Amino acid sequence: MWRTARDSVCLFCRSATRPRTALVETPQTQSWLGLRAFATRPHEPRDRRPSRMVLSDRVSQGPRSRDGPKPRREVDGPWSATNRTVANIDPDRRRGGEGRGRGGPPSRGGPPGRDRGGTRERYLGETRDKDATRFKALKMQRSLASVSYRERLTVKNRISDVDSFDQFNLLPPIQEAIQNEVLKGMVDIKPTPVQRLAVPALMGQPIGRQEREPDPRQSQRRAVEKRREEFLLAAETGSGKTLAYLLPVINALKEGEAGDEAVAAYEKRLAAEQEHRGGAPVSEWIDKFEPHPNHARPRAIVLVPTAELVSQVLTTAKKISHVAKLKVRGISATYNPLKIERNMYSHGGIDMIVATPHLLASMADSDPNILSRVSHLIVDEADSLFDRSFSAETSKILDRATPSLKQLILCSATIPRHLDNYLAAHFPHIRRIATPNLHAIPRRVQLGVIDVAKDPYRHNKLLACADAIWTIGKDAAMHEGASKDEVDVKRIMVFVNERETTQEVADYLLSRGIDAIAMHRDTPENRQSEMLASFTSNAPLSTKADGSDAGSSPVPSAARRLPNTKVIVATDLASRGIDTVAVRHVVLFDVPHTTIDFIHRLGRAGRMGRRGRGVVLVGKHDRKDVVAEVKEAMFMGQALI
Ligand SMILES: Nc1ncnc2c1ncn2[C@@H]1O[C@H](COP(=O)(O)OP(=O)(O)OP(=O)(O)O)[C@@H](O)[C@H]1O
Repeated sequence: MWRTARDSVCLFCRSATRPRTALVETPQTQSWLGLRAFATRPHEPRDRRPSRMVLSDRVSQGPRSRDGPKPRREVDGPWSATNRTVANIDPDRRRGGEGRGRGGPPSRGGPPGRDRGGTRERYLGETRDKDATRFKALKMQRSLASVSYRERLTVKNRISDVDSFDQFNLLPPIQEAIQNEVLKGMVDIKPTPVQRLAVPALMGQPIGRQEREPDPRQSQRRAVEKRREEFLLAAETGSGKTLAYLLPVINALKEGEAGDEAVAAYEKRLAAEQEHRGGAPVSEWIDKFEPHPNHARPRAIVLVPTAELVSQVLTTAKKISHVAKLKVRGISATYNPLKIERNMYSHGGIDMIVATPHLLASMADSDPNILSRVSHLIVDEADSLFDRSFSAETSKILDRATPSLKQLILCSATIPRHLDNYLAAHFPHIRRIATPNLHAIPRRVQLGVIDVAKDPYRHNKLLACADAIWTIGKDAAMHEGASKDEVDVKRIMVFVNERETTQEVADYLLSRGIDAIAMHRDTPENRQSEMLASFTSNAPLSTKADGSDAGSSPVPSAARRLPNTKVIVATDLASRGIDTVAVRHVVLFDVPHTTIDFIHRLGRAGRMGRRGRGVVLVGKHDRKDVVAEVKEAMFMGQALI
């Protein structure tokens, strides 16, 4: 009778769309009651954020048990006051006592001397502010409190009691690759928190909560349901998640190689053929009659959302596989078709593929065997890859790989509620490995705010952005070993919300003497990869302080030049996961739409324990309160939920 269908008309705004819980006028209500229905709640604002953009605060917990008690339904309606078991008292009034409620009598119980000349109002304002902060802080704490004390203790112990990669039971070539290739030149190499948790877990060693003795009936059911192991790795940006999954997966591939019967039989036949041919090349024979069992059938797949990430993850994977003697190849839209075919169908087989979902899914459509031997599937940046734009392809790959799959690993720095719910529905037994600082921007990253509505910018955001970059650039520094007339090159990332704005901002910055490039699909590839390479390399970069070594600079010759900065202007997706270790400064040209975007954008600076600084430009129509909350949460080191 109290219909809440979408096509109804709201009594408050008379619009077709309606607030979720407001009661609405329907023919039935009119005929039955003979009067018009009225809403029981104030109208909710229409621009509510979609829940898919909201970070989950229960990442480390599994879904609620199906057998557990059902949550009480909220009673709401004209008869909601009846049959209550709890008094419906406004908590504000109950707590504050007299004078706390709005419009209440003047306080007699307040602190002495505070009830005259507006001081009391200020005092009340302050306490309310403090309450609000405490409320938010409490809300944030809830995600920690709901992880049991026992679990937190074990997680904490696990994080602190492993202080070397040698303590993981990785094969010797993989240990060697860590020291001599991946983290080469670093002193005092230690696994990061997520690596301490994830590497042993993915290798089948116990971590975290010691499971209670399982109910035999339940474990029987689980054994049937659970055909593979599923993991969620959730840890802050720049915390080393790539190595956390690559090390155990490559280790498993190498271990599996020895016991692979198909490969062993193939090697035997190959040796016989070689002997038969008396040392003549056998490649033709291989191609025609006896392709390797791994020929175009990788055993592990890493899915990432962008071509830039394909090449980044591939570089790290190759460093390990080169020592471990495994074949890892990449597939992305930036490769020409010939290269893709060569990579996929190289004789001798492939062990691991790093790819974007669209390309791999379309290849699997034409050759379903491609995914027939996959034992490990990693979905990096899982919140993007299970989002609308990628989920069809990602799910298709997952479905095709399922028969042979042993481990599914999802990995992300942010777990929005939509992903959390999706996991609870589709992967109820997934093991959640979440680090304690998840969803928090590290305190070593600071955030400055520029109000562009004020003087001297007067709503000129472009000018404010250029000014911010000039200020950063002017603070010239020199690294050790640089000559006296040289300065360090500062690498700055500017983030905008819309792809179309990237070029506009980059062009303006160029006109103001700043070496900037927009990262979008029309940017010349060589210039883009050259710029990106300088952002992802840790090596110090210097230039002549007077700009005399500008060479073929894109900055117009008439412009006053800022010689020691390089700027990339990008949207969030273009930079997801990119390991911009050299970046210390991020400018948020637009206020990000969600806290998820805040985390990823500011996460390009201050990676792996480095310090960083963000500057956000706030205009007249931007949510200053959101920016203030993010800034405060960053200062407090709290999660942005
Ligand atoms: N144990 C370690 N010690 C020092 N540096 C490390 C360690 N593990 C990884 N790194 C380095 O840390 C940097 C960031 O790692 P990575 O790109 O894997 O982060 P991430 O967690 O995937 O970040 P994002 O969420 O932004 O994708 C890389 O340059 C990597 O080489």
